[in-house]
Amino acid sequence: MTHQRSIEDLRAEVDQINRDLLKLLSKRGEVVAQIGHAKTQEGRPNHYDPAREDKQLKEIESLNEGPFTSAAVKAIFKEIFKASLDLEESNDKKQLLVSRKVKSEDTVLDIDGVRIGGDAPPIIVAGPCSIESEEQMEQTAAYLAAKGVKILRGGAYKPRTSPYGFQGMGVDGLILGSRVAKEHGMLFVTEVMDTRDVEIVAEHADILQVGARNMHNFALLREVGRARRPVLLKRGLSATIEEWLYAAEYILSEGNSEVILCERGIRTYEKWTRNTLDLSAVALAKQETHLPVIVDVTHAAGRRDLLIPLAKAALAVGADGIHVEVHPSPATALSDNEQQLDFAGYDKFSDALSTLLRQPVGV
Ligand SMILES: C=C(O[C@@H]1C=C(C(=O)O)C=C[C@H]1O)C(=O)O
Repeated sequence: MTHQRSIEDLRAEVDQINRDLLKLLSKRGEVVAQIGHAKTQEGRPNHYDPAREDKQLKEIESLNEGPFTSAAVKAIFKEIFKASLDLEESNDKKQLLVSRKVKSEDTVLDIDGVRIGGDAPPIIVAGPCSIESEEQMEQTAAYLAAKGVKILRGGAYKPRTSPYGFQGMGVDGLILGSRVAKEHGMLFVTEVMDTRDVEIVAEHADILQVGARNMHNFALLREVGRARRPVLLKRGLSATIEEWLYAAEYILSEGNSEVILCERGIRTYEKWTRNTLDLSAVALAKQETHLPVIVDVTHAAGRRDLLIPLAKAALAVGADGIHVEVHPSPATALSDNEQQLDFAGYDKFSDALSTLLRQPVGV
């Protein structure tokens, strides 16, 4: 006669199996975390590997002898893969140098007394799209300095869509921009596009800009990471927030922790604006990283009539500053003449933002 086991007895066995399963699951989790770490070290930001998951499911199916159906067993294992992937990715994120999990307090840059990020009042980075002439830079710097702007921008190397467009003044532009900024007590930020130019740009600029089109240029990111200059890193045209933060990670991983993130709008199907300003990216970057985040309203909108509301919105979601293009005569500018502000336009812009900027506007 077969001995009928009691429910209590059977449940005790189930409890023990649960404990064993949990131990095995935990052990599996630890191994998976190691795989995740190895992937990160190999520079594979994408941890998901459907082919590998599929291979395991096939093997599990072939080994399955019941009583569960293969569909049921596979569903359970798919859940395990999903949890494993989450674990891999969250462990990996935890180790990112840009992450608040590694450094909880805000990074505050202090560049020759100009503070950016954390509790510092929002900063304005302003100036023409391209450096074109001595007169243009002189007028712009004098005007902006009088308005209390501390950071002068201007491109000497221009990433133009057409190879026949104005390509910038190069080294002459660097020398001009840095001299004029210094004369007016401002910092000078300019874009560097080529690893070969990082040294010369760092010699003249106080802040190196990596532009949207170069956000995925990993060699350039590493090179500016080795330069002893703060870096303003724009988000790529079609970059996800994760890709943008990994780009910043490249710079930090080379030992340069002075990075300012700059959201500048992303490409969407919308045609009434040049790009679509992604405000959730600003809020998320502030939440997930300790780096200062600023917003380039000029490129985000691509049209002057939206600059004030977009700048207000950016500051409302926690941006540490605004980047805006200002030119003495936008109509005759050699690049971006649709979207730069003239001085009268900037007067209105800064007046509209004065309370949000928490600093005196103009003199
Ligand atoms: C652990 C890995 O990463 C992920 C998780 C898997 C798993 O839990 O088995 C399988 C493939 C990947 O989606 C791996 O690639 O082996």
